[in-house]
Amino acid sequence: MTQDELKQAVARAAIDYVVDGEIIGVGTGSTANFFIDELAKIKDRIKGTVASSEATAARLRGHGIPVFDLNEVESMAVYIDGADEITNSGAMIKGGGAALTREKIVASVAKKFVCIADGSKLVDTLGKFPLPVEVIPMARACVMRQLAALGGEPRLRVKAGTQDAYITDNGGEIIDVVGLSITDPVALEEQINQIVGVIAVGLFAKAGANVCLLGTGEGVKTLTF
Ligand SMILES: O=C[C@H](O)[C@H](O)[C@H](O)COP(=O)(O)O
Repeated sequence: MTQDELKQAVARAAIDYVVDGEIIGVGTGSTANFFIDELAKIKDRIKGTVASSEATAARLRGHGIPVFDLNEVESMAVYIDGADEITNSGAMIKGGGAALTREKIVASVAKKFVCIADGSKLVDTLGKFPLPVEVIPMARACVMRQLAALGGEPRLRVKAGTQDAYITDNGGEIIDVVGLSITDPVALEEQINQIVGVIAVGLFAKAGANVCLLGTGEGVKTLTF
């Protein structure tokens, strides 16, 4: 199976976690996009969604799926999203698509986080994928110095084909930290959260996934944490 076929398989499997009549939190990225396309087929069963990015909101609306502002929503049964890396204990790196802050916010309201990922995302130790950190633009340089002191190599994410900083849906910039071996994800998440100027770090460890639907050549495996 191709990587896209594995992503489609987990997106289909995630429909079993959709709760009828409820609001569903929806992630961002290529795997989440497959999920949105599956969700469209059963859209009449749900009340609506909360989106973790402008891109996801546009895709949901394109399918005629209602998108609520998070401020109008008190509870959410489930949040369904991809990951860049996930461990056997449900800790994740996210933010390859720059949506980490809204993803973390929406996920924090949901009762359950269901991660959908192809098998290549499962790792023993997080950090081979560069760790995204969203920052307030004026704090970019001082945050980069503090991230370097943690042992990684911070790089400013730029818009493809330019030298200009990539700007997120929140007006922030993204620093990708290369070369970390994250043996204690909860501690590192707390440490980076303490740096003034950081909006959010793409480590989802303190509140990681509750379930991971992992696409493999032998079918979709369900990991629970
Ligand atoms: O910001 C983007 C998100 O965290 C994505 O969930 C993550 O990058 C995985 O994306 P994909 O499903 O495209 O591999």
